[in-house]
Amino acid sequence: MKGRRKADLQTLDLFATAASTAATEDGDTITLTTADLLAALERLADAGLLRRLDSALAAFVAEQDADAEPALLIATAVLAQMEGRGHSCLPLQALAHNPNEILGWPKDAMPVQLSLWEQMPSRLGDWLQALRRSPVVRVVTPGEPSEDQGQPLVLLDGAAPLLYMRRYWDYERHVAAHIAQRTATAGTDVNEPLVRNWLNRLFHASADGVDWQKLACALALRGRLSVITGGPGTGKTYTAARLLALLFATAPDAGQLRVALAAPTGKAAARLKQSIDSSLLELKGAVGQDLDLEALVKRMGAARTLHSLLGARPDTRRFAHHAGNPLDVDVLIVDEASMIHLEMMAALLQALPSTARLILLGDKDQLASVEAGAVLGDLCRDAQQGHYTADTLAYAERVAGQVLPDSFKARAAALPLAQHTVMLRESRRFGGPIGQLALAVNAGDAPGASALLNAQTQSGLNAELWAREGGAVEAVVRSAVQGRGNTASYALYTEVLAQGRGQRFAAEVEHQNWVKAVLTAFDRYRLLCAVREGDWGVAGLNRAIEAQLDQRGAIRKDGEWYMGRPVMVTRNDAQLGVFNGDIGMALPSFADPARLRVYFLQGEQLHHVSTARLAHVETAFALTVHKSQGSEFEHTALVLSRQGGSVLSRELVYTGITRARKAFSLWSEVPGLLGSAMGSPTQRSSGLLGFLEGTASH
Ligand SMILES: Nc1ncnc2c1ncn2[C@@H]1O[C@H](COP(=O)(O)OP(=O)(O)OP(=O)(O)O)[C@@H](O)[C@H]1O
Repeated sequence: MKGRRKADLQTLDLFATAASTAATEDGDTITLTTADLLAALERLADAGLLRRLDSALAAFVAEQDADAEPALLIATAVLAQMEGRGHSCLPLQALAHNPNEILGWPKDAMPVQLSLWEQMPSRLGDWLQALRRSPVVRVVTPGEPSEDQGQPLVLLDGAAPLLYMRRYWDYERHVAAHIAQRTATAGTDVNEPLVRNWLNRLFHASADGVDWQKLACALALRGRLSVITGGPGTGKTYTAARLLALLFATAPDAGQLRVALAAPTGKAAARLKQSIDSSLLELKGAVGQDLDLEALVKRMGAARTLHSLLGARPDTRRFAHHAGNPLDVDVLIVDEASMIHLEMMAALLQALPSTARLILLGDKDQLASVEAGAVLGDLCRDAQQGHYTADTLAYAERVAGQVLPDSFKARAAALPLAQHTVMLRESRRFGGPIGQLALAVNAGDAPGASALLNAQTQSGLNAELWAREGGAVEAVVRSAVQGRGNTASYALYTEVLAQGRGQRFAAEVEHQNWVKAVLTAFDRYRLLCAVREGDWGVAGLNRAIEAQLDQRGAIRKDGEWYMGRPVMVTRNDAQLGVFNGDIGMALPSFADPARLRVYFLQGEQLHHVSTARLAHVETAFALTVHKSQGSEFEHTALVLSRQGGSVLSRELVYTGITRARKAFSLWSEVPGLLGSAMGSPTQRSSGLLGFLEGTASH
């Protein structure tokens, strides 16, 4: 594939069929017609530099606007391509002046890119004119009215102009408007003495430094949105549980307060519920008879996926809950918020009554969703520095007894949103090498990360961290099946699986216990890949592990479904009760051991579905890092492939490492992939903060 693309790129003449040339002082240039440019876009799609969808969108624009200029058509195709890479808009300044930064095409595509850009305007003003002139583009200048004629593209004109597909522009401005409304503190009345008293009961006096958790609870009371970010184990759910207790203790209508818990995946939702419940019950001593925590836990019910909370309907983007049919909640806690994409955030905010409190928990440094938007990352732009206003700082001192160092004061205009955002900084779980590695990766400290990995690897097979760069993929497979030292691997799963082979369980409960044991054993270890394709990708490793287990007699792979096949669900199916990201396993059923059913562990409960009804699943010995978000494993092995390209980012490596609880292994196809991934932090273009900056105060 790679070879083919190279050959194509070297011989690719984008304008081979261009009709006319005109003499200029600099030599001949081509006067492009719409047909020439559309043909060039098709060739770019042939060479894999654009998707078919991207060139098709440009062709659609050309159909709508017979006078469309080449600059409009290329901007449209690039915008579509960027949306596919997770951006919500196209920054036109960069497109005009630094196209290679925007396009992200491989080095060998440079001649093609240059030949294309020779035909494009050299000044940003000319690009903008080409867009402004077209009837397919709605030109919006902040603060001025603009007529909506259903144009498919939106140009947000101004100092840093952005081109949007209409849908994403709508989502962004709606999200921004909801956030602005939710973070307005005017008129919020907090019963300060009561809150201060309860905060002191819920948090022990902190020995040194700022108690960010206590601060987060205090700030959350001031508006209708609270953003609590932090790395793994920094106590996000611990804090959210205290915030709930605080709300119950201080809200005038506490008896009626309706609380809901949600997360983007079923697994993350189940973890949230478990963790909130246990954190709340731990508070019994602190609250005594004053709060009935058990009743509170019962009233909250189960945590749900966002899709199920909003009422997803098959084959439509619409949800049952929206502004006209809002959710019936007063407090909504959403965990793993980094996985929420722009469209989902817009749907969530619209469905939430304006009086309800939204508490977003997540790690801003994790990978954003595959879909467009990096909403949590955008919302947390100021989280590290705080940017708290004098008013916020005075409130924090009065109510939470927290005096923040000067470095957290707002320097210039501060976003109201920043006054509702707190970053938790101390990890309670990750003090050791895994935590240190995650910190080094986040800071882009490649020498530090390498030194740590080398020192740990040399200390033996049982070390918390271990790495191998270069070598054969067979070693990855062997390690997954046998383990390194005595760290977790699939060895335990195969052992427990074997205990049930050919067994006729006397009682259903025995069968259930065995099924739970297999699922739990399987969940202790996971291989995470950067890419899907190739020997070092998900597909290749799943095949290789199946073959290896088959050869060892641990599984008998005689078809697609076999006893012990682990699968990940890839599409929500509310009717079957399974959701994107759920992991299940094909095992003999109790009633008919000759039949396989797929078992899922949902909290403590087993749920099973017939294999025939599960159409959208993939084998799950190896997963992409993206799909692993919201899960943790005792031992996580991260596999970096040289085919990773721009997928190998700092956030990908950080997310992979932070999925590991006790042991982390790194397998790199060739040396250097970790360093280059760490040097590539992801930047997603978005106008969300621009919209919010309109609300900044000085
Ligand atoms: N202030 C604290 N004092 C004592 N223990 C704490 C404190 N904060 C958190 N913990 C403990 O640290 C552990 C991790 O906390 P928690 O699960 O809330 O972190 P998290 O940020 O939600 O983690 P994750 O990223 O895995 O969701 C829990 O066992 C929790 O009880």
